[in-house]
Amino acid sequence: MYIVQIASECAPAIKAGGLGDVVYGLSRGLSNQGHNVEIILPKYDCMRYDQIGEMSEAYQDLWVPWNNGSIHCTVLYAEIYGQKCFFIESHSNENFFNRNKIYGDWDDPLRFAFFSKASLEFLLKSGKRPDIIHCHDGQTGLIPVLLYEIYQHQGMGNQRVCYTIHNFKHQSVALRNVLGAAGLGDHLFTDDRLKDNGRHDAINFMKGGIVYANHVTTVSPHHAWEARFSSEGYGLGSTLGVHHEKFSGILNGIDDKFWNPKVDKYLPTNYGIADFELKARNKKALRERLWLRDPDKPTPRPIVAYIGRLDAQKGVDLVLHAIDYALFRSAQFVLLGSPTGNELGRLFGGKKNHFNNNPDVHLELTFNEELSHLVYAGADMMIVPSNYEPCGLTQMISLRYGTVPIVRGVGGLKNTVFDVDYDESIAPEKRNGYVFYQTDHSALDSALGRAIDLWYNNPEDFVELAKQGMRYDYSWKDPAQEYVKVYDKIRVPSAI
Ligand SMILES: Nc1ncnc2c1ncn2[C@@H]1O[C@H](COP(=O)(O)OP(=O)(O)O[C@H]2O[C@H](CO)[C@@H](O)[C@H](O)[C@H]2O)[C@@H](O)[C@H]1O
Repeated sequence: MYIVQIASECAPAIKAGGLGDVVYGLSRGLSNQGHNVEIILPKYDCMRYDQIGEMSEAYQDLWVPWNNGSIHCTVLYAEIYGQKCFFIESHSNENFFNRNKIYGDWDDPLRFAFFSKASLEFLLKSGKRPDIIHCHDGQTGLIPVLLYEIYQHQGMGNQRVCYTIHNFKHQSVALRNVLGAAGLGDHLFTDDRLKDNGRHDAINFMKGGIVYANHVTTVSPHHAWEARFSSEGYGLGSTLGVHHEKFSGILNGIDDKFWNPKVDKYLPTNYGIADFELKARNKKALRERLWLRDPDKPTPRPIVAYIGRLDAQKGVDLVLHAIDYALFRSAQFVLLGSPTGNELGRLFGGKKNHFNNNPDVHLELTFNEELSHLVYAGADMMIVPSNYEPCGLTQMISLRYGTVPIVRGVGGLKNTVFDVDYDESIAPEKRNGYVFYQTDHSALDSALGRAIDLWYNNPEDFVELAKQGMRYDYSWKDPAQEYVKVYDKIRVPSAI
C-alpha cells in the first residue's frame, strides 16, 4: 500500500513531544511490513539538521493557492533514519516555518492551514496518488476537508484519509477568515462541519478532521472512551458521538531501534534482561552527569525520574510533590522537562533554584533527546502522574529500559501499566509497575511509597519487577498492523 503521512513533527529531527515519535515509529513500522511510506513535513529553521540526511530539491516551483493569490514554495527531499521525507519550504513574507520554534505563535492555525494546503498541492502537482493519507492532530485537521472540498475534484478522487488525534486539548481553533485564505467556502461554517462547538465565531480544524476523515483514531482504546464520554474530549465528545462508527482507539508503539537499551548509542553501557546488572553503570553515569552524589556506599538510594513536557496535562502539582516525597523517603530525583508556558517556566525555574545545592535532586529544564536516554536507563523508577494521557510513551520507554513506572490510571497509562500488588485482571508475572487513581498527594505517595519500599526491602523482587516490564513488547509491530486494517477498510480497492 502507498501511504503518505502529513504531520508537523517527525522524531528525532523535529520533536516537541510524543507526536514526533509516533510519526517516525509508525512510518518505520509500516515500511517494515512492506508498505511504501512517505512523510510530508514543514521545513523549519529549527529542525535538528544533524538528524536528517542530505537534502535535494524534489519539486522546484510549487505555487500554493492562498488568500486569492499564491505562495511560492520549494519541496526538498531527505531521509530521516531511512524514512522518506518531503519538506515544504515556503518563501512567503510571513516566514511560516522560520520562527525558531515549532509551535507557540499567535498564527499557528494559519501556519499549519497553509502547510496542509501546500502538502495537498504538492501531491496533486507531483502526480503522487497515495492509497492513504494519514494526518495527525489539530495542525493537519484541514487535510481531509481540503481533499474532499477541493482536491478530489482536481484528480484526487481515490485518496482516503485516516486522521489520528494525539491530544484533544490542542484543536487548532481559528477565526473563520482562514476558510477563505485556504480556498474553502463559508458554507463550511456550520454546526455539523467546522464551526467550533464552544466559540461560535471560530472554526475548529480538529472538528473538521473528525467530520471529513474516512476514519479517526486516538492513541489508546481507553482514551477513545474518555474522549467520547468524559470532559477529555475538550468539547468534541458530541462530534465524536455523531461520527462514532468511524472512530477507534489504537495503542501507540515505541520505535524498537531508537528505544532499545541493548543498542542505544546514547548510553555509556548497553544492557538487556540477561545482563541487567549493567544498568547500574548508567545510574552512575547519570549521577556524574547531573552532579548528584553517589550515595550507594554505604547507603544505597533509588533514583526516581520524571521526563516530559511540563504542562497542566502532566499533573505538574504531583510532579513537584513527588520531588519532596522522594527526598523524604531518602531517594534521589531527576527531572527532565520542557515548560510549555511562562508561568510553569517560572514555577519550575524557582524550584530549580531552590534545589540548586541539593546533592540528591537535579532539575533540567530543557528539551534534550540525548539526555533523556540516559535518564530512562539510569533511573530506577519513572513517575507519570498525568491528569489525562491519551497514550503516553514515557511509561512504555521506561518499561523497555527496566525502569519501573508509577502512573496515574488514565488513558493509555491504564492500557499499559498493571499494578504489581493490586491488578487482579492479570497474572502476577505479567504485572509491571504501580498505578494510582486519585489526583491528591496521598494517592501518589502510596504508589511511589510502595515502589520505594520494595526497592529498599526486597531488592531482588524489585529487579524481577523491572525485568517483567522489559519483557513487554510495546513495539510498532502490532499497532502498525492495526493501522493497516483501518487503511484496508477505507481505501478504494485497486483497479487491478
Ligand atoms: N524535556 C524533554 N527532553 C527530552 N525528551 C523529552 C522531553 N519531554 C518529553 N520528551 C520526550 O517526548 C516524548 C513524550 O511522549 P508523551 O507520550 O509524553 O507525549 P506528549 O504528551 O508530548 O504527546 C501526546 O501524543 C503522544 C503520542 O501519541 C501521546 O502518547 C501522549 O499521550 C499525548 O499527550 C517521549 O519520547 C519523551 O521522552
